[in-house]
Amino acid sequence: MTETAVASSVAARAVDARKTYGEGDAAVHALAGVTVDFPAQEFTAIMGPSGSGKSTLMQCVAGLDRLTSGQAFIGDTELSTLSKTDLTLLRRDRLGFIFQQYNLIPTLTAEENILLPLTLAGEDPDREWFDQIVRTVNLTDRLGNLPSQLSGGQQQRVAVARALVPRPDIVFADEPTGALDSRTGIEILSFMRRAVDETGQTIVMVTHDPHAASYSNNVLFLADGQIIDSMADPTTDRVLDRMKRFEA
Ligand SMILES: Nc1ncnc2c1ncn2[C@@H]1O[C@H](COP(=O)(O)OP(=O)(O)OP(=O)(O)O)[C@@H](O)[C@H]1O
Repeated sequence: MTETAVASSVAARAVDARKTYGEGDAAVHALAGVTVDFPAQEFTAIMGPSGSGKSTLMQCVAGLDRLTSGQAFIGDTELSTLSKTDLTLLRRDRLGFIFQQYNLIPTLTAEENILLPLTLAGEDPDREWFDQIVRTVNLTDRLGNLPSQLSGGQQQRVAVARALVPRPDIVFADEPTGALDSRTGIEILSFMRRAVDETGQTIVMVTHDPHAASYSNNVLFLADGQIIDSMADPTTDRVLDRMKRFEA
């Protein structure tokens, strides 16, 4: 019983995850043995210096890249056991993605972009949920616009809505506010926070920004491909302070 309860509260995990690029003297150990649980219905931030392995960890746990050794799980599914096709289907059906570059389809309207994951999966949208998300990200009167007719902040709001509308098990976000001005960034982060608090969404976000990290429940700090620390209930100041100590 207890084991089941524990297992079901973990949305994703890595176990002794290693990723090596290149060979011999040229080998880079982007992940050097990472073991971590990403709790369901929580917002986890991954921080660390440039090159510390943040994106690699996210990409391997999200099934966008394969580990050299160790295991990555989405729920109870170990990703290395899946064929390429099953991995693609798992990403499509169970995961949502938000990247720094919005990756919208230029020839589709905002509404069509938001609904694309469901369209590809041949599923009908839950209209009430769609409307609620579109209202929350303040896009109701922009749904007919093409990406080129939207500001950067609006485009990222489309990308956030696209990630959340299918109610994925986990949303993976890589520097989601990196290209936005700080006010728009705060809007996006507040919305992500609300998605966790109000709808039980699970979010894993890579960021360099201590303020962005302060929206999370827990920050993981990476250095040289390993998790060297974590911080629950972070504030911007505490994260900044922790970062300064790494650099010292
Ligand atoms: N495809 C690749 N081929 C070779 N080396 C790679 C590749 N991808 C990443 N690396 C190396 O792996 C290490 C970790 O990279 P990663 O992108 O995960 O770091 P990061 O913490 O996300 O960095 P940043 O904050 O700069 O985006 C780096 O040393 C990087 O140069």
